[in-house]
Amino acid sequence: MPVARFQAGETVMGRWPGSNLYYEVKVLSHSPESQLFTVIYKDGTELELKDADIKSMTGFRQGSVRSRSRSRSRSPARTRRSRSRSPARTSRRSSSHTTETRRDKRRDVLEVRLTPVPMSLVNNSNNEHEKKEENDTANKVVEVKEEPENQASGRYNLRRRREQGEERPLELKDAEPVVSQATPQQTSKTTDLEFGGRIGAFFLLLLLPVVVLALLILCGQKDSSLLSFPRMLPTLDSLWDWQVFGITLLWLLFQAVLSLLPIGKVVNGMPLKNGNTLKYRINGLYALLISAVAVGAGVYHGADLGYIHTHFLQFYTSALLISTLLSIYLFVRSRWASDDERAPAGNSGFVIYDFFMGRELNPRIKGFDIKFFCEMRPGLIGWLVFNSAMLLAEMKLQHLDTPSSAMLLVNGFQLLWVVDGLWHEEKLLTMMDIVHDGFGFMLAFGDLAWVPFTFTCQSYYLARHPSDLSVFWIVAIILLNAIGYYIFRKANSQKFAFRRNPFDPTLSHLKTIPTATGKSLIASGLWGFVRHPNYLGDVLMALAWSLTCGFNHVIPYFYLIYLIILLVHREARDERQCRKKYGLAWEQYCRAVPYRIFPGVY
Ligand SMILES: NC(=O)C1=CN([C@@H]2O[C@H](COP(=O)(O)OP(=O)(O)OC[C@H]3O[C@@H](n4cnc5c(N)ncnc54)[C@H](OP(=O)(O)O)[C@@H]3O)[C@@H](O)[C@H]2O)C=CC1
Ligand SMILES: CC(C)CCC[C@@H](C)[C@H]1CC=C2C3=C(CC[C@@]21C)[C@@]1(C)CC[C@H](O)C(C)(C)[C@@H]1CC3
Repeated sequence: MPVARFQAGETVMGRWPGSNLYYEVKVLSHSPESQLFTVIYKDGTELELKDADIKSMTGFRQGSVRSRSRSRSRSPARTRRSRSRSPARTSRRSSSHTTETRRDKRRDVLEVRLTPVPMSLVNNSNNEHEKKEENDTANKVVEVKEEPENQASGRYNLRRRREQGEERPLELKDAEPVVSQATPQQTSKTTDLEFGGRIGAFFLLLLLPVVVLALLILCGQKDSSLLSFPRMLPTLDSLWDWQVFGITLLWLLFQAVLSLLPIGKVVNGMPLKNGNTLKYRINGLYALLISAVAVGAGVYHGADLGYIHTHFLQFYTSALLISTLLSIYLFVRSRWASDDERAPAGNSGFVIYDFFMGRELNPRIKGFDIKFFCEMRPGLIGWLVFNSAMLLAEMKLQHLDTPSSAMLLVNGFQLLWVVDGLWHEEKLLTMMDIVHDGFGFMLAFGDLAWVPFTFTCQSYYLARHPSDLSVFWIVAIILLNAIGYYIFRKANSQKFAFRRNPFDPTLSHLKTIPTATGKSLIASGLWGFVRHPNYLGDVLMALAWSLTCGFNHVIPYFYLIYLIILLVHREARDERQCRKKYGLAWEQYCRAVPYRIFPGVY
């Protein structure tokens, strides 16, 4: 019979279920039958762990001493900040300090607090978490039952806590920070391939540009039915115009200059792998205002915005070429990017996949952040300029004195969406696209070509296709957009405010589920209705936009269809990351809030 590697009473490092985090634990016993060790965490949580999930203390010591002394010399404010971070983010922050050696850089040293996953939901009221009353029927939807044995996974066995009465939510715990070390999987090589892996990325690379071209061709012709797709493809000549290319370059340059203007505040982004943070200037709204004045002045002085409508295809091919060249540049320059600068998602070693996903996380030329710029500026603001051009084109083509109500609604709704995005520009810095995804073809093409040319599908369609909306439909569509916007904004703002300060008095009514990382999950209100209420709100708005075009063709519903596919896929990606990050607490949340995006859909 094999001898157990660790003896009862020994202090070792045990992996927290569902994560790569290791905590200090004491071995209580070992079962020769199941080959599992029963271990106890500092706070009294008992778990059964496999041999492979336990490491001896020796391997952790060096990092422990270094990291602790570093954390002591840190200012209290910095320490406080680090405590509210997810393990992934914390790992980036502390993994390798610029002054440390290369060898140290390769070792991810994490600082985490020892906190168990409590078995109940807690209320956020009075600035402290309280245990949820057991007979609270009003909040049944968020009630969480005790974890049945072996439910989490075959590898971990969460036992009943020995002293349930002592169970306290994690934010109030004052446990000594312990140091854990990432497992060897946490190297910079991407092993979990997304988007169908190499083959998927290859097909998307070819397919996406063609899809946009087909959409534009169908949208722009009189009969937009899918069956009337022209047999003759447009000639290369008709797709290219040097003047249009020049205007597109000028637009990009103009937006780049605006983004560099020393107006607006400068904020820190999320901590990177090496502990540094990048600075970002937040001046998107100013850029929008100045752009609006510049375009308005141009029109006043005789510039013909109708030119955009008549050359829409050529504008698209220019944007396609620029985004492809930009992706090639990004791919080449990423050869010199250090390990710290590489994106977790785009470094598989497969050229096509990495080209598509992007190898470098935040490519910058001096202080100019190319990804942040592309995400929020040329495409989003360009979209509004395109919408205005379509509005003028509609009046011209359909001989109207004023734009149709459908066109006004689309312009108004989308203006609201873009202004909202720029108003909350800073929040983008915490999103998956900035924190996790590299900047490669997907985002370069997405930001510069996909956004301005597919998000405009309703206004481009309406320019040629009259849509007579009755008062009933106008009211219904406005209501739908308002409800969607309310859900979208409230959910996003609530989450952002909660992440910034979980004890925010305005959020005290919310029920939350504490997690082992020091962060909690909101589990009531909108976040207790579905797991991604912000996605739901976005979809409702997209539906409202498409409905303005009536029911004659499916083409103006393209954005809605894209958004649903994107968000369903995004939800799955986020779900995987959260499961990894939060382990059992995430499973609790999923049981408490079973619907993903749409109520009734698991
Ligand atoms: N129109 C378009 O093309 C697109 C629009 N969007 C919109 O952008 C917005 C932001 O989307 P996105 O960044 O993808 O996703 P979310 O804003 O939904 O962010 C997901 C993250 O939120 C945190 N979280 C999840 N559940 C909870 C909870 N219950 N309580 C507290 N925190 C939670 C987790 O991060 P952590 O715990 O680490 O904080 C999770 O990783 C959405 O409104 C979406 O509709 C997005 C993509 C495309
Ligand atoms: C080419 C592909 C099929 C998909 C490309 C996807 C990208 C275009 C989008 C992925 C997520 C996005 C978001 C915004 C723009 C579009 C992309 C980049 C966003 C910044 C727009 C402004 C919003 O207010 C937002 C909520 C901040 C958006 C966040 C996601």
